[in-house]
Amino acid sequence: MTEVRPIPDESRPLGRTTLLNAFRVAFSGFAYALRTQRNLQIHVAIAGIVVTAGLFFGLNRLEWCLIIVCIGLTGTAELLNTSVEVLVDLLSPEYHERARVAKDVAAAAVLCSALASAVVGVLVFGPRLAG
Ligand SMILES: Nc1ncnc2c1ncn2[C@@H]1O[C@H](COP(=O)(O)OP(=O)(O)OP(=O)(O)O)[C@@H](O)[C@H]1O
Repeated sequence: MTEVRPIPDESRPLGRTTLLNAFRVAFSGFAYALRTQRNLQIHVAIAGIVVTAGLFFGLNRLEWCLIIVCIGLTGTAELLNTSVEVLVDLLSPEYHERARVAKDVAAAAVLCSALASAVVGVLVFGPRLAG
């Protein structure tokens, strides 16, 4: 007979163990995406280069805010894209038009954030590299 587990009380505030577990699963998800997604590896490498360049050029507070938001936004889009890909592969391993749209739209979200980040990068570093 299948064991029936009690449903967790979701109204209960997060205790220490639960909070730690939330971080643990999040890091595990990030590690999976980093291990399997070449695009995320490229994003992380570019983020490292941008942060190094920022330190070299001595960005001001506002510029750092923009750079950090762009890195976070692009990384988040890539992680959600990975999540959509895994879900679509699970739910629709066969070709399906709506599966295609789901994956393409998720990929478009990555493109959108990457383009916005590229524009910010040009605006922040362009004048310094030119001058
Ligand atoms: N089940 C499916 N049904 C219809 N089209 C699909 C399906 N799976 C993938 N596709 C199409 O193929 C494209 C590439 O899908 P894939 O899963 O290889 O993603 P990817 O963008 O190459 O991801 P990765 O970063 O893992 O290489 C999708 O954007 C979509 O257009």
